Amino acid sequence: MKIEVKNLTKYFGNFVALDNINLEIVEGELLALLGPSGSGKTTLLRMIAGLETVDDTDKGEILFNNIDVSKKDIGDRDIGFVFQHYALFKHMTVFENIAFGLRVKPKKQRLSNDEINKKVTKLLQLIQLDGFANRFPWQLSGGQRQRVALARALAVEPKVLLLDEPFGALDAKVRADLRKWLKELQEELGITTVLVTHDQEEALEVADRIVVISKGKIEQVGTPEEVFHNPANEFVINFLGNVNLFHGREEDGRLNIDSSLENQDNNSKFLIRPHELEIVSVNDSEAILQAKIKYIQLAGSQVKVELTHLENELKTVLVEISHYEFKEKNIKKGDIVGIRPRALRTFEDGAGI
Ligand SMILES: Nc1ncnc2c1ncn2[C@@H]1O[C@H](COP(=O)(O)OP(=O)(O)OP(=O)(O)O)[C@@H](O)[C@H]1O
Repeated sequence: MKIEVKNLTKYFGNFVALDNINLEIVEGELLALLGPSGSGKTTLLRMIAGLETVDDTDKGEILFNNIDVSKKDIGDRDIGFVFQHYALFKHMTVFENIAFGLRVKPKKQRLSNDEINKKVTKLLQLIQLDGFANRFPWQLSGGQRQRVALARALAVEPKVLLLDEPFGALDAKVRADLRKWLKELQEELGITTVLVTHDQEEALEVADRIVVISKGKIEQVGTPEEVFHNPANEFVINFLGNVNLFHGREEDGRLNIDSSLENQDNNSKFLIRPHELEIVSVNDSEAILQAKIKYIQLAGSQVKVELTHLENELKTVLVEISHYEFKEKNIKKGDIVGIRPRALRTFEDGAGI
């Protein structure tokens, strides 16, 4: 199913929750709506679902395969929905939870008991919970419950799958496992999927494309690689990870730091990610500033080094290097070193990254 959102503006009273959203969701893709709390992600998802309507005071339309569904009820949109909080029926077994949508279908469309049994058994295999059919939700872990919720949504063979922070309530390790699993499952089924998340890592890892939203507006739409490596603006680069802000001027591909340019135009603003900085010797001719090493965090896949500017102790710089490079350079807390950017790029609006 292809979904198009055209010129969509949603008001809650005088408050503009969505501001002229234009978006095309391609058949079979996994699209992540990523943004901070209150940016409008859930509102957009609920409008696609039909849980929130396009009222007379609102503007725009939502099309499913070129047909306007703006006024259609959730029941007529052929969607499956999974929320953050497990919405399983407590008094029903795993099997009955998954079978629920099939059993409540009108008699004419309803499958026979045999067919329902076959279908639920297949879904249990798909979510890797065969053998759990007769358990009750309280006998499952959080991750297992969310897999059952997903199977329940898939049972009625929806054309679109809408996921609102489905792993939000789970711990980091379970989340990481489940998102890998979801990605594989979604690719296998080829079902058009929209995932709401405020977790950058989650969006970068599972999505085919990411829509970055802030204050009801789309800031950028692109593949994970595009939004991470070619952010459209300052909001996107800041939202997608740590970033260092420097002020200065670029001359012959080299950045000359000049803190007197703070509060000036965007041309003096350079945003550089921690992994795009290098630690060099204090008198390296390509160093853009001198700094003192304040803190070294060795745990994790990269070594995180926090430094303070030598000229202004209140200013910190974050650098991420590999463990190999860290050992090779033999740096320690308290060392005075130079900082050199590995590359310089500029935004369309003038700010450099
Ligand atoms: N029914 C409503 N009535 C009034 N305001 C609403 C309603 N629903 C949402 N809002 C407001 O619209 C804005 C967007 O909310 P929304 O839930 O879409 O944000 P979100 O990006 O999903 O945030 P979160 O990550 O915190 O869930 C918020 O400021 C919220 O307070």
